[in-house]
Amino acid sequence: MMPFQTLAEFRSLLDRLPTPDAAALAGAGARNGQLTKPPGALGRLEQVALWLAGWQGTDKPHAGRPQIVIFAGNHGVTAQGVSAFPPEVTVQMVANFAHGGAAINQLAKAFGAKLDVVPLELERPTADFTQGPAMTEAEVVAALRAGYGAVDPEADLFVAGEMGIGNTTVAAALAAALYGGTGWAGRGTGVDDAGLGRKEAAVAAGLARHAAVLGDPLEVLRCLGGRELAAMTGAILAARMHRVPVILDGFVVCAAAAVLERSVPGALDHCIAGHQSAEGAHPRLLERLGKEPLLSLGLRLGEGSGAALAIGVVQGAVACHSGMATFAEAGVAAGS
Ligand SMILES: O=C(O)c1ccc[n+]([C@@H]2O[C@H](COP(=O)([O-])O)[C@@H](O)[C@H]2O)c1
Ligand SMILES: Cc1cc2nc[nH]c2cc1C
Repeated sequence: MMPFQTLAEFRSLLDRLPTPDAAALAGAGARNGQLTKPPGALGRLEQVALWLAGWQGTDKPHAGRPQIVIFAGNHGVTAQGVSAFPPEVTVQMVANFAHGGAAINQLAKAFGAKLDVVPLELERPTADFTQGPAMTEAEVVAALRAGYGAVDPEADLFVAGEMGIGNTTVAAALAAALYGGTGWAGRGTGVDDAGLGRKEAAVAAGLARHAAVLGDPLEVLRCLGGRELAAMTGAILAARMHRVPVILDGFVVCAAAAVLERSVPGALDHCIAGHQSAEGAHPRLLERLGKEPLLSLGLRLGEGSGAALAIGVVQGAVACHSGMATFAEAGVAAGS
């Protein structure tokens, strides 16, 4: 059931976020302490297994049924010359996803993830945020709802990915609006120095035009965001309400997630950072979110690709936590 019809109802969901299951967390922690390894020897894998246990509400977490959803949107701000590729590529890549030809199709297959694709009114780009609000209230609510409804409550893990020519400029505008400062624009699909200058100018123009709403994260999303970003904001909230753990992808996904974090600190406690993207400001955004990335492979693709790779790390953590013998079971002497 869709728990909101309006932006006001979406806001009120943020007041009742579920928290992790303390008993499951304690049970998993106790089990972790008995497994046949020196304490802490599996490094972050141990924290990942406990994080999963808390959100899944079991001391034996599972990761065999991950869901990846790719949200696609088009952006009026592409009129400012902010991407190395033309906007038609968004719909063309959606067709490529449908035919199984994109990187994310291969990664989803490799890690046994269900892959869904949600195109958001691609024939109707958002308005150019340097000229006016990107979306009306009805439009942003429709996108939030599309994202919220796309999450499978039965999934073990959720990954939001995106496709949208121009959306690294949109993400930079969101980051700048939510956290302040400059220098949030990066190379995206590979713009040259002049293109980077146009991105920075577009972000500055957007912030100046929408100065009145900068204190309200959901209004920031409406005025400076995009449909696929709003859908990801809705999806990440849905995952929280269903207690499905989330692996965050790159700069664009983290900007959409930041809308929740700036609305309610701790709203992303059910999320881990899958990777650090090569987009210049991603490390800075991760720092603002308080997230340490699992991987750093120089990816700058989007599509949820870095998070999809991190599913493998999470599955490794689960396999060890759930499958290893305890010292007592294996007859191995415990340390002092
Ligand atoms: O999320 C990232 O870290 C990321 C970094 C660079 C590029 N992208 C992808 O590239 C597209 C946006 O790039 P651009 O140059 O058109 O703004 C969009 O489809 C994103 O999925 C994504
Ligand atoms: C080809 C192409 C594929 C992508 N996948 C995500 N963003 C993309 C941008 C381009 C340009």
